[in-house]
Amino acid sequence: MRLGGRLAAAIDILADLETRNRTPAEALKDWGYAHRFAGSGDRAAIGNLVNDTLRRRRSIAFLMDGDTPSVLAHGALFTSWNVTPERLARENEADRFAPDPPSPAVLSAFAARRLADAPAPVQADVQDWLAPSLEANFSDVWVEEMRAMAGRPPLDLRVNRLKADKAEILETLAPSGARPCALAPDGMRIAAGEGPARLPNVTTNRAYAQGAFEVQDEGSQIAALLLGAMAGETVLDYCAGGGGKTLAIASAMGGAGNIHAFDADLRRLSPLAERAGRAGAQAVTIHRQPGDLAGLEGACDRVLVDAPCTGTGTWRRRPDTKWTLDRAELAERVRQQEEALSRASLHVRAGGELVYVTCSLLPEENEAQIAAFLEDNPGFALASLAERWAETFPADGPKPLSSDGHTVTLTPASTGTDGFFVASLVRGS
Ligand SMILES: C[S@@+](CC[C@H](N)C(=O)[O-])C[C@H]1O[C@@H](n2cnc3c(N)ncnc32)[C@H](O)[C@@H]1O
Repeated sequence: MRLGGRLAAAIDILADLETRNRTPAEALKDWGYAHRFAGSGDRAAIGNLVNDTLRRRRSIAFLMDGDTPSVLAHGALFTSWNVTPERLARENEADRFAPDPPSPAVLSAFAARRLADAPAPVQADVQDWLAPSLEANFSDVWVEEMRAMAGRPPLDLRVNRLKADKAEILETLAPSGARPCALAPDGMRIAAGEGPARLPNVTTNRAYAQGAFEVQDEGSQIAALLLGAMAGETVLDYCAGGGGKTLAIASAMGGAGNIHAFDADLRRLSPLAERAGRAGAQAVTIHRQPGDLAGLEGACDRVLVDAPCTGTGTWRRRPDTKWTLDRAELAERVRQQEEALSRASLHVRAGGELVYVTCSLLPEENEAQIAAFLEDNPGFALASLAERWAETFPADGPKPLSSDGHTVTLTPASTGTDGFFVASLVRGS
């Protein structure tokens, strides 16, 4: 397919997303089934254009003075793909699959408008109601932070120490462009690429099937390491989900100790047994019912609460959720976090540690959540993660943010990762 056909496909998918309640990945998959002539390069390019449009939807609408799927997708080509209106017109001239060009009014708006003249939430590509929370978190750099959150994410991988050696896996994946991550010691990164660039499907690699590496954002790897789990300890991963962090913890503990994985949602937990088997993570015990944890009350050296959250830190990967998030969802997540923290805290031994993680950058889910927990649980105190950071990550690497010098905030702009918040709470002895 030529650029015009790919652009037309992206417009169809964006229109479909406006009328039906589903994810871009689902819409792209359906489009692929209905257009079997399209190759994997076409599907990747169309997916890139759909997601690039969603990432910068609001700033593009301002620059183009319009927000139809066609105007937005054209705007994404002009702003994110370095395709000028003149070049597109030339390329589409003889392409019968190309969509109609934008109107002269749209093109003249694009020629005349400057993003610096737009209100801050438009420059930041976020909904208005979120601006005060983001500004409270990042003060005068909040727009810059959100601009970085509107970029494309890389593909990050984590070498499984239980099965493999990083240097060997790096060599195996070098043809795919894998390089060591800047911070996570077992992390490897494949850069996002530009325009139609396609990321390799590393999960078809034999080393992946053998459990030598996992796909995991570097921020998630860092959050798991900030738990500080050591060989021989008893650890509870209370919101284990599919086990991304459980397996990172197992790798960090080198197979020595006990890792208990629990999740309130059995469906989410279901891939973990197979994944743990592939990773050789024998220290992992999966608990499917809350009652199974009874014997662990007050018995764990460390408890991780990787809490359900709005996912504002992962907007690069799920840009559609940036526009659907509302106050009711935020309130529901805050309630779930409170419940998970409160229940999980019962399992921390005296002198043990409760580590709270979200992939959100909203203070309501982070600093305010921790403050409320500490008020209700005077037996716990906030500990600083600064020393653990210095011991775990290279001194010359990117620096995280911190609102209080104790907690850690990761962002695309500061650490080059997804957005994460990590706080450590120690139980008095
Ligand atoms: C951010 S996800 C976990 C991701 C996972 N740790 C990983 O690294 O792949 C949050 C999880 O918390 C679970 N959850 C929500 N409320 C819970 C509760 N009260 N107790 C335990 N798990 C809960 C959800 O089912 C969801 O799987």
